[in-house]
Amino acid sequence: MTNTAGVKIHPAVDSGVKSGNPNFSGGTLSCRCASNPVKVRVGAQTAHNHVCGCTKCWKPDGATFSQIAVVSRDAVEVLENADKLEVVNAEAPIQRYRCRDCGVHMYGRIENKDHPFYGLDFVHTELSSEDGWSAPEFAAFVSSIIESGVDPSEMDAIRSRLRELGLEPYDALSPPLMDAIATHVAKRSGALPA
Ligand SMILES: N[C@@H](CCC(=O)N[C@@H](CS)C(=O)NCC(=O)O)C(=O)O
Ligand SMILES: [Zn+2]
Ligand SMILES: [Zn+2]
Repeated sequence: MTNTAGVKIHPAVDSGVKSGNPNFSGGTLSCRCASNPVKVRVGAQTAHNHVCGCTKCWKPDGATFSQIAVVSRDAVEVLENADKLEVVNAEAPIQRYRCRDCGVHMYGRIENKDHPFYGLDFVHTELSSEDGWSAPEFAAFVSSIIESGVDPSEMDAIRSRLRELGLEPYDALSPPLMDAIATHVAKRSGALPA
């Protein structure tokens, strides 16, 4: 048995994954600025919440993973201090809008209409004080944490801890999401009927 004591994933899951509330219908995300925080309304329950180990997703200080979910872009509206938002990398498939003062990512948007996830925005629901957001379901891009400096020798304990939490580790996205991407590509190429 691998010893998982002391393994940190993300503050939202380190003491156990909290269930979501299926009747929850949204809330407001705030950045970490003490004055003039950016506020973003997410007017719907999120889906496909997960922890992500990639180097691109925003992580709170000390976290090994980010926690990120999707929601329809129509449900996302910047309420306050929009002038503080900047795009992290305009060339990336996901354009992540961060607060230029505190660095927190407020939402990520896909502008390419051919992208399999076009129409969905990416949000970190831990930035809201409301309870009931959909619970994380799996761990994505787990091997990528090494790119942020995690020692490869720690990977066994980290994957064991993720399994203990019920967050099955994958080195890309979960199989249903990978299948959805492949289906989109096959329909576009004609390999499957559109
Ligand atoms: N190994 C790479 C993986 C990056 C990656 O592919 N991230 C995924 C999960 S968020 C993605 O969809 N990225 C699209 C983007 O960053 O726009 C890293 O850690 O930087
Ligand atoms: Zn801020
Ligand atoms: Zn990521």
